[in-house]
Amino acid sequence: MQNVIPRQKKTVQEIDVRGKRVLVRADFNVPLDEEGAIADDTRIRASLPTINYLCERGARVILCSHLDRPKGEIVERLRLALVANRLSALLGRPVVALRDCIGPEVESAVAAMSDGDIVLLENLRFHPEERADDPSFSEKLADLAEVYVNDAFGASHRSHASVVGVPQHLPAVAGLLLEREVSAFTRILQDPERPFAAVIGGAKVSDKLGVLDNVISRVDLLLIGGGMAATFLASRGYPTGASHVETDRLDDVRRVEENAAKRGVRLVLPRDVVVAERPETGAPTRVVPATEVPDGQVIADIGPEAADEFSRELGGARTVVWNGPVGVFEVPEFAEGTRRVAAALANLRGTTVIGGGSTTDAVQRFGLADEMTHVSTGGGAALAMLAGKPLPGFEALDDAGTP
Ligand SMILES: Nc1ncnc2c1ncn2[C@@H]1O[C@H](COP(=O)(O)OP(=O)(O)OP(=O)(O)O)[C@@H](O)[C@H]1O
Ligand SMILES: O=C(O)[C@H](O)COP(=O)(O)O
Repeated sequence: MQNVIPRQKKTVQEIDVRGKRVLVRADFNVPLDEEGAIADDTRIRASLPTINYLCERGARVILCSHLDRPKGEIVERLRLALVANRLSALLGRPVVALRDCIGPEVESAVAAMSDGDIVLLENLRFHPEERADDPSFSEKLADLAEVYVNDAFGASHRSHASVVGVPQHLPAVAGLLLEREVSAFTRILQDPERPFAAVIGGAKVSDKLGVLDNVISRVDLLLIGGGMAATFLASRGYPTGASHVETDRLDDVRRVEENAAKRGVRLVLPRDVVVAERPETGAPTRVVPATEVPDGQVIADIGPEAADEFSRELGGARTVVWNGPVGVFEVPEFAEGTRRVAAALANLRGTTVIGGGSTTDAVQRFGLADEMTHVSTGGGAALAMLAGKPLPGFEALDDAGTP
């Protein structure tokens, strides 16, 4: 198979793994519900192709991941045994959960593995050395294996020990998920079929400035929604009621607008918006022109005319990247704009790439994830790619062609 990764990193398909101990960094950072059960196993499912690939070729698979943000100490409800159980059910193979990620017990469990066996190390963030990228911790993890595979796209923007430290000690290659994610983003950013449109929403401009600056130099059309629309509207001098305007970002927003004008990029703001006193369930709502947001009201969604316009504009695109819901989609009263954008992308005959945790969540809630070309498993990592930043975890891997 052709290596589709730009900058040509070596992939798991280019190495011999039979009989070898292979340490796979996965991103099993799944959301948990109030009872501590897995609320969404998308990230676990996304790791299956690489794990199956390795097992079928007789590797001894040593999986590792973080879960949530324990501060370098054991938190019982964040043990990875629950991930091991789900993974085992999905794979139809045993997955042995270990009680630590380094140390003598782990070493003997790994030494006892046979070809095709799978173990899952304990939550890496129970050790403070993981986030500190501690060299001796990396070495101990690396000592468990003969090959390192990074399949944790969602964590590859983190310079943590298991992401950037371990690959310094072992032959280090990309897993199938990492390869697919990096290719999807790189392909649309470097060589999109045109017209190329971006929909950028979400709560705040400040979270997305890097993305706005990067996409403006690549797209033909930029549609702005979400809470950040208020800052754009304020920068054009319109009243925004009680919406959160990032006054320290007005100059940045003007720069984005100027760049769009300079490059001939059409930047479209919602022409009408749904407003309420608070973006909460049961709050009385009104649709108003985006230029006339009343005092005391916040913008909580794009309005129906804006949704029509966004859908029409997106219908003419051949490539669309979407990051950030265009309204408070978690509340049914303010979900319609986001649902309309998702539907427009689902109907598109072209390439659609969805990046960002909430955006992915929205597309899944509307049952439209399967209609998209690529739905990313990454939050911060997807933002980094869209902002054109290198992913440290990807850069740390061996270049393709190296022996
Ligand atoms: N008009 C609005 N006012 C306030 N918040 C909004 C508005 N529109 C959308 N949001 C909120 O923005 C949040 C998502 O924005 P964010 O930028 O974090 O998306 P993402 O990049 O897809 O997700 P993540 O950061 O989880 O990876 C949602 O919780 C949504 O409710
Ligand atoms: O959920 C994510 O985006 C990744 O798993 C990274 O998690 P972190 O933001 O806690 O590093």
